[in-house]
Amino acid sequence: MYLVTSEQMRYFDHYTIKTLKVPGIVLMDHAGKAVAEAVVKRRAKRVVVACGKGNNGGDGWIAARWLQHGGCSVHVVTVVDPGNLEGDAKLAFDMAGAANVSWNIYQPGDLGGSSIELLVDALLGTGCTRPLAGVYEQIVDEMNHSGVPILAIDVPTGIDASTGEVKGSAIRASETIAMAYEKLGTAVTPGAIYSGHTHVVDIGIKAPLPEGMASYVDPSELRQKWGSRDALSHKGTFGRCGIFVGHMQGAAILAAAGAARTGAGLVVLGTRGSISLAVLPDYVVRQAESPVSALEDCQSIVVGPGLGTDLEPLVGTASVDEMFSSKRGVVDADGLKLLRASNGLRRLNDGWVLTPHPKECANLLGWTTEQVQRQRLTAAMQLAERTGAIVLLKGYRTIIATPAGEIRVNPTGNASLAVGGSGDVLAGVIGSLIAQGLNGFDAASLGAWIHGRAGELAGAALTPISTTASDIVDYISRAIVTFFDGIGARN
Ligand SMILES: NC(=O)C1=CN([C@@H]2O[C@H](COP(=O)(O)OP(=O)(O)OC[C@H]3O[C@@H](n4cnc5c(N)ncnc54)[C@H](OP(=O)(O)O)[C@@H]3O)[C@@H](O)[C@H]2O)[C@H](O)CC1
Ligand SMILES: [K+]
Repeated sequence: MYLVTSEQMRYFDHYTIKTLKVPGIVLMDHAGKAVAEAVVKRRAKRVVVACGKGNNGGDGWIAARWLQHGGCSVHVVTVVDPGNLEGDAKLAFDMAGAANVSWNIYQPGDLGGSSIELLVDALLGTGCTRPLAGVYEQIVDEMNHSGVPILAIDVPTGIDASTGEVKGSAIRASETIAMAYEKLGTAVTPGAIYSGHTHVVDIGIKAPLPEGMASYVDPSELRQKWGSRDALSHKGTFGRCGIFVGHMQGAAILAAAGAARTGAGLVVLGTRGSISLAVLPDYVVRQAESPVSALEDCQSIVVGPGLGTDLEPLVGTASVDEMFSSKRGVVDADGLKLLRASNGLRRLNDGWVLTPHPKECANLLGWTTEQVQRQRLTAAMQLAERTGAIVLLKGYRTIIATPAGEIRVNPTGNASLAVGGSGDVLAGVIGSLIAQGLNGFDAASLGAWIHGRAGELAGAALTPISTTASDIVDYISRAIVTFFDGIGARN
C-alpha cells in the first residue's frame, strides 16, 4: 500500500481535477460522504464537526451536510468566519448552509453542544505547515481533553502529513479516514500514534504514479522475489551467512538461529577463540585469528550481535576495510561503531544494511535520541544518505530507507519484540536473506516483516509478557507461512 507526501497528494488532486476534469467539489463530496458513512458506522448520533479554513474544513462541511441528510444530530464549530472561506471550501459551506446545518464560530470553552458522542477533526489536513498556535491550538487541546472520541479527516490536525512530525499540539484521534492514499506522516511515528486506526477511502482520485513512492512492506510484492525452491536446489543455492562471534556469544547464536530459520543454506560462526555456549550442530564453527578471514566465502556477513569490546582490534584493520568494500551484510549493535571514521561516517555500498535502534542512530548522526524519535523519517533518510547503506531504524513502524530516498514502513510487530536478543534475531534474518540473493532494501524490508510477524504470533500464543528472543526464532516458520498467505511456503 502506497504512502504519500503532501506534495504528491497535491499532484494527484491537481491531475484528477485538471487532466481528468473531475471538479474539486466532486472529490470533496466523495470525501465528506465517506466521512459521514464512517460516523454512521460508529453509531454516533450527536456529532460535532470542527472545521478549519482550507479544503480539510471543506470536507468537514460536506460531511456535516450528509450527516444532517441522514438524520444525525450534527453541529459545526468553525475556527474561521465562513465569510472568509474560498474556493471549494466556500462551496461546501454554502451547501451545508442551504441544508440548514447549524454552526457557530468557536469560542474557547465551547465545543458546540453537550452529550457529544463523536468529534470530527476537519481543522487541517495535508496543508498543515507549521506548529499550531492561537485558536487552532486552543480547540485542539480542548478536543483532546474532552474525553470524546475523535475521528480525523485525512490527517489529525498538527501532524506533518509528509514526515509524521508533531511540532506542538496535535489531535489524538481514535480513527483517521484518509482520502485516496494513507499519508506517510500517519504511517510512521510519532504521527502514527496520533492517528488511531487509519482507513483509506476512494474519492475518485487517479493519476500516473511517480517513481519510488513510499509504501508499507508488502508481502505480495516480495513474494515474487523470494521463497521459490526447486527440486534441483542444494545448500549452495541458498548462500552462506557468516556471523561474527564476539565476547557475548549468546547474541551471535541468536542471530545464527534467526539466519538458519529464514533459510540460509549454511550458517557459519566465525570466532577468534572457542565457543563456550552449546551450539546446535546445524551451524559450522570456524576459528581463525581474523574472524573476517573465517567468513571469507560467505555471501553475507552479520557484524555486531554480541561483538562488545572484541570490536577494538578490528577497528581500522585492512581486513575490515576489505570486508566493507567487497562484501554485503548487516551491521548491528556494537558493529555500528565500526562505521565511525576520522572524517565522519564510513561510506558503504547498498548491499549493506544498518539496523540501529534510535540511540545508535543518534550516536551516528550526532543527534540526541529524542531528536531521532521526533524525526524518525528524516533520521533514517539522513543516515542512509550519509553512509550509502540501507538503513533500518528500529521501533514501532520500523522505517527502511535507501540512500536514494526510497522508503518502506513495516506494519508488523508489537510489544512482544521488546525483549533482549530480539534485535540479534532480526540481524540474522536479514543476513540470511542477503545470503539468499535479495538486495539490501528487499532483505531489510522482508526481514523486518517476518521478524515482526513472528513476534506477533509468539505474543499471541505465549503472551507478549513471556515471549523471549528464542520464541521469536521458533515462530519464524509460522510467520513465513503467513507471508505466503497461509498457503505454505512454495516447494
Ligand atoms: N481538491 C483537493 O485538493 C481536495 C482536498 N481534500 C482535502 O483537503 C485537504 C487539503 O486542503 P488544503 O486546503 O490544501 O489544506 P488544509 O485544509 O490542511 O490547510 C489549509 C490552510 O491552513 C493554513 N495553515 C497551515 N498550517 C496551519 C497551522 N498550523 N495553523 C493555522 N493555519 C495553518 C494554510 O494556509 P495559510 O495561508 O495560513 O498558510 C493552509 O493552506 C486534504 O487533507 C483533504 O482533507 C479533499 O479530500 C478533496 C480533494
Ligand atoms: K484533520
